[in-house]
Amino acid sequence: MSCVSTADLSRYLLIGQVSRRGCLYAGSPRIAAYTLFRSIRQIRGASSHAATLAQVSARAVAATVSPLRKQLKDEARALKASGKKKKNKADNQAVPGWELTVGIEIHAQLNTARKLFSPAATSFNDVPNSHVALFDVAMPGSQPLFQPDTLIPAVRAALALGCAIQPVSRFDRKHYFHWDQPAGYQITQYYEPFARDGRVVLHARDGIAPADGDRVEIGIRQVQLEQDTAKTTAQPGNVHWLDFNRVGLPLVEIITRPQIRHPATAAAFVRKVQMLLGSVDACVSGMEAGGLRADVNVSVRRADEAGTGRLGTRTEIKNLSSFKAVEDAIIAERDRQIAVLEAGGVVEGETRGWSLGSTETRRLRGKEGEADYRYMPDPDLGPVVIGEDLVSHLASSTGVLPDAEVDSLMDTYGLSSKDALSLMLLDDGGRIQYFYNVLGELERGLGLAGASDQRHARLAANWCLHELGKLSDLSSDLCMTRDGECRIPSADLAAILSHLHRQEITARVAKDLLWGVFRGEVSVGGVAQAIDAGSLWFHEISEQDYSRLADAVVQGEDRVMGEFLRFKQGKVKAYPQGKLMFLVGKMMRAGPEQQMDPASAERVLRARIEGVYLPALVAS
Ligand SMILES: Nc1ncnc2c1ncn2[C@@H]1O[C@H](COP(=O)(O)OP(=O)(O)OP(=O)(O)O)[C@@H](O)[C@H]1O
Ligand SMILES: [Mg+2]
Ligand SMILES: [Mg+2]
Repeated sequence: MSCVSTADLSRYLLIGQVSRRGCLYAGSPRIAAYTLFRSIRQIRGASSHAATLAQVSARAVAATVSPLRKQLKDEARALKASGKKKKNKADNQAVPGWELTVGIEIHAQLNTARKLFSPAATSFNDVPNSHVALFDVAMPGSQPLFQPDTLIPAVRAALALGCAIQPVSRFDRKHYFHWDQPAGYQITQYYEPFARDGRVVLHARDGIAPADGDRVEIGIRQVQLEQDTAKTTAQPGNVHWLDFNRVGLPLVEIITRPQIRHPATAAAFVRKVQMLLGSVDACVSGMEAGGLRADVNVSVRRADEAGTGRLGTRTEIKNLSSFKAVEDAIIAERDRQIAVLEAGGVVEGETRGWSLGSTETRRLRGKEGEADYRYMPDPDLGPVVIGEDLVSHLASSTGVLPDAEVDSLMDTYGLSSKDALSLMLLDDGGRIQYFYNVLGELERGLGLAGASDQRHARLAANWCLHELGKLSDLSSDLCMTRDGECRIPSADLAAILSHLHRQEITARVAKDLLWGVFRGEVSVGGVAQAIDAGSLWFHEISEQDYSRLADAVVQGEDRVMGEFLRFKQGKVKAYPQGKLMFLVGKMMRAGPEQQMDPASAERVLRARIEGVYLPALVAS
């Protein structure tokens, strides 16, 4: 790459435009001039003009963020419209005659108050370019100031990944030139990272490919501290907006050994790392909120080369921002490489990109090697010394790790592993905390603490997961905090569930109340008043009324009754439960639903079939 003249560099820093092609970026896109101006003005004290621009851009940035769930829906719609059928991923984990190798690099934003080398505050979704120190934009004369607090979440993360913490580690400069990196190099820990030789154990319940068996262990080669880059938001007309709030945020880069053999296992690994980091409070947010990004390195070799110890040439797909993207991109890249090799070609070491919903990875550039990055120790930074006392203190004060928590949710409350894992993954750990809050309130209200029957806990889990999920397509609409509070106060959901558990209201009424709280129609703490005001208390109809309804709905259902008769006569093995529920549904529609319990309707109907209708059929 050609060197940058001082004139060009100053134009870049002060106007954000480059006159010479191939200097800062091969395509010479325009960088919105005000972005850099604004960051510089903000450093000196914000002007009102800058603030207005920042607000406009903040709104625009928010508008461009498309939540994963919406993207998935759009993708499904597009696929449906195209008439194509998607290959089942479960059947697409391996290609006969070929072996896949994947190594993953995960970049996770650490949960700290300050940037890695400046005292500027870390900020997320704040006004763009409002937390930028001179060092962050590489102002000449500014120097890095290591913020030792960063070590706390970093060491916690490395311990959760089973790593050995290194007593001495050092910072290196990794050079590459891009607008999102004002210094022209990133400070990282290439030669001497602060943590090495970890491992993550994945179980079948974590969603690994069946071919990996019940459990698979993935080695972590190293974990290093490094700076984040500025955030780029693409605008129409090849304009890019830059937010330097993100530049210099502390990241850990977690680098695995090339030991992953299946796409589903790769996605499960990233999911597990997100959970592990969340469980020790090391990470700001998960993939959906942009706090965690993954690069996957993919290579293939023929099955008969597996014993040689030589791996195929790797390509790297950068910046994947969902578990689904990890799995889909690996499948697509594996298939591309196999097609190249089967056609007699060679796989080139490349950096490639992936967009959600696509079926192919696309080439971005040739893969940079060690020589391209011109690594060198950073002369402005001394070594990082981590004492054994800090490590042992953090190791002993670490919370419950995810595997132990899933076991406890399954053993203590009887939750399925799927529900336990979903609760733990949602809202960056906020949903499971919400579940604990609701459960605590519910047990207090019902006087059930320590009860052996955990029906109420399963009820709470079901509602925290499924009923809350129905309120909105967007999990973000719930405004869940990591402390486990949201638009539905935990005490209000507990109040609704308490009445439901005691059968004082029906499930239908409970669901209506939940919507009422979500929309603000039921005031905070006002669940009981809302039930009073709507006369929604459950006054169940009598057994005779249920019987009368049962008698009415079986009229004209001779074919259905014939099925019960065939079961009774032993002509079919399975009880016709579906038919029974069909009749229960008819009863619920025919009667006053607010005063009926489907379980009572089912019980009475079943008894009448056994005791009255079938004997009458046999006799006739
Ligand atoms: N042949 C291969 N096939 C698949 N993965 C590989 C192969 N060789 C190495 N890897 C994986 O590639 C990753 C290399 O990451 P590392 O950070 O060391 O280098 P890099 O990708 O060149 O650096 P960066 O992307 O940070 O600039 C590791 O996860 C490693 O396991
Ligand atoms: Mg790397
Ligand atoms: Mg890499």
